[in-house]
Amino acid sequence: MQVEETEINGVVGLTPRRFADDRGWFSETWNQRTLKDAGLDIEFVQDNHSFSAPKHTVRGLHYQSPPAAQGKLVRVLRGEIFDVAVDVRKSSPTFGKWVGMNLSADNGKQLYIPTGFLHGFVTLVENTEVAYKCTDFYTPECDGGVAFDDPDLAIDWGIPKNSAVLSTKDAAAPKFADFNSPFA
Ligand SMILES: Cc1cn([C@H]2C[C@H](O)[C@@H](COP(=O)(O)OP(=O)(O)O[C@H]3O[C@H](C)C(=O)[C@H](O)[C@H]3O)O2)c(=O)[nH]c1=O
Repeated sequence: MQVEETEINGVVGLTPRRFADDRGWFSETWNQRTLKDAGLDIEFVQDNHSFSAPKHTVRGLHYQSPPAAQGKLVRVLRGEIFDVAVDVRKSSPTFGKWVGMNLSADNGKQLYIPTGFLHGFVTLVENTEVAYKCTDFYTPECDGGVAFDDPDLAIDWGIPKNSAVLSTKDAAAPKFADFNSPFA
């Protein structure tokens, strides 16, 4: 498995090996021992799968606060996304900074995002399916969000202005300036 550090400590790209033959390919998309050998000793408890029909669907920026903070291992089953993590660990030297990575069914890349981050993605093609493993259970009372297009975060989503397809919740998400991070 290839491990790709990013500019933010703790957020890493992972590309599992694909064994190709005349039929196609095989890949271990998640192996707890392989991740532990790569220094990622993580216990996942929930798998999520979302389907986004429109191109430029944005899901995020979301987090769950402690005691239900979630680490996520994100991958794309169909289509392509630009996956974004924003560091909101108050003690982090990269607090408020973001990193993004193109994940697609073709490149097989995954992004590991530890607890203490806002997470969101934009789909780059129609009918995109995203699957991600979480380190804690869905806990609505701990669920929170920040506006994906917040000017202080200044995330470059790579899509035309006003083209994002959002949920009602995400369209009304608070600004980063009004966000009080629950992460140390
Ligand atoms: C996240 C989640 C949602 N739900 C229910 C709650 C809603 O009735 C429905 C849709 O939820 P939501 O609109 O929050 O789904 P997304 O906009 O895809 O949210 C996700 O998007 C970004 C990318 C994330 O990283 C989070 O995992 C998550 O916030 O599924 C559940 O039953 N369990 C869950 O774990």
